[in-house]
Amino acid sequence: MAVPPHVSVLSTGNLDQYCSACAGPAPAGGGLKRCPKCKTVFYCNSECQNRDWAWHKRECIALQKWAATAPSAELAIPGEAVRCLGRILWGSQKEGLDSPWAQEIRMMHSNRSSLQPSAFESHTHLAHSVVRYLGVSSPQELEPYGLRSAGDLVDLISRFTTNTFTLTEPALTPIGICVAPTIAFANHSCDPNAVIVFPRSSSASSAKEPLLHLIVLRDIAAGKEVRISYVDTTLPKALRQKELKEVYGFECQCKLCIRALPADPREALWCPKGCGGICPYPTEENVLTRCVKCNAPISDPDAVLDALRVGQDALDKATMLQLKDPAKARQLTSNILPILTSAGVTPSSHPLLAMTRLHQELLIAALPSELSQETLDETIRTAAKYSAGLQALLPKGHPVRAVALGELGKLLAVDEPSPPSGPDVAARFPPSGPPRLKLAYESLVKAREEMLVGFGKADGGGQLGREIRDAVVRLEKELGVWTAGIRNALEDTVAARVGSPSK
Ligand SMILES: C[S@@+](CC[C@H](N)C(=O)[O-])C[C@H]1O[C@@H](n2cnc3c(N)ncnc32)[C@H](O)[C@@H]1O
Repeated sequence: MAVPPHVSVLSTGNLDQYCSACAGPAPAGGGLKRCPKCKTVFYCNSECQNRDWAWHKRECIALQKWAATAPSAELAIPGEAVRCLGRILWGSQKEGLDSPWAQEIRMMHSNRSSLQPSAFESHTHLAHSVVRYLGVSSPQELEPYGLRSAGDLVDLISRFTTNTFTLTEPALTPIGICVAPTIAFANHSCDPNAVIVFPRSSSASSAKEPLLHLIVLRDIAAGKEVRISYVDTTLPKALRQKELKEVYGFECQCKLCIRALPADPREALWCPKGCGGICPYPTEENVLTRCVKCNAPISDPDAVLDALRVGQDALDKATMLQLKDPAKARQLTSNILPILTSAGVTPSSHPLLAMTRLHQELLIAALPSELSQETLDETIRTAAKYSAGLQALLPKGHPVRAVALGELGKLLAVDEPSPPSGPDVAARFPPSGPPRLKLAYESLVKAREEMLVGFGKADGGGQLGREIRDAVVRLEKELGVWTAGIRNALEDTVAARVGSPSK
């Protein structure tokens, strides 16, 4: 099922990187074209600009006024939530307050009556910003937008917060937010049977993008509910529950939340005896923990608790530093990853999995400027660990798992800057030469299979699935050349032997 969102906006940092109409990236070789009036939004071309004009017309004036009264250059553009709410309110007027469009927005679920205290402040702040953005000075002036009181505005903000989807690139990088009332009917499960993706199809022209796809991951029996996940399901239960309570106002009762597992792979240590089993994390209340398979106890639970505390702290810091000071963030992840690993934390566990992913992102960002064999190999090892961690948590075909496998395959396919040699080379990971290409090929083939599930088979796994298919074809040719080269060399050797006079 694919639907265009009622409204979508880019996050502020992405406004000059993606088109504000179709959400496509800046075309290669030529930049995006900026709106000459507000100088804030950008488009692929005049077609996208014309298409968006009905939405941007009033936004354009509001953006100019906002910038003129902003206290500093950093605050010259309102945040994505304010801009999205602006589009919803102007859109309701444009389409008509009684139009199906506006009614569908009003029908979205509101949690106003059960608002968490933690949400009051952010909702009030957002309400003030929206009022400033619309340029209204009294509650009466909100009436033309269908809001009869300040309470109605709070209600709209609650509906907006509860029903917003993250707008992503085909490879799942978040680039903004959107509101799609029909899909917002889907309830949550931490073990979802469906996902939301933006795969960008080849058949639909960019005039129809962005298109939100609801993809079913497994067969759903008639009468059973389609459920998506509102939170990152690789996180441990306590973190998932916290976010679900704070943002969506409910306590999750899905099977992953209520069924007591002997050990959750999101919070597990390897068996200290190395039997291959796992042990649940120790806690402050219950430090004694044993392998669920062989019953061996963890010898130093306090050291594990310390490592987990240090790991979470470093993850928070490195995430904050990721954009501002990536070198420092990478130093942090490089230092802390071995601490978590040597404490026995499994690759699928928190915060190791999240930190491995961050480390991979930091390494990939640095690769173009420091493409050495050492950095490339470290990036591949990190990508392999991240992918292995995800495979223990997410079902086959989950888009997050498929993208991670694709990343690993692409990294393995990068030309080696200085392939290692020596006696121990065969035992190293990642391998070098043809075995590396073979592994790249296998990873990309698996990634493509999973993308056909997670991003939809009908369209070849979306833009990413098509890119991976092309990479597979290129590698097939390359491997064919290698294989042919080896076969020719072998044939030459045999021919030389046969041809040489016997002694
Ligand atoms: C995006 S709406 C989902 C659709 C909503 N149930 C409706 O009827 O319109 C999100 C809200 O639905 C409710 N909800 C979604 N999943 C839930 C679940 N697993 N358990 C309890 N409430 C849930 C919560 O109130 C949440 O804030």
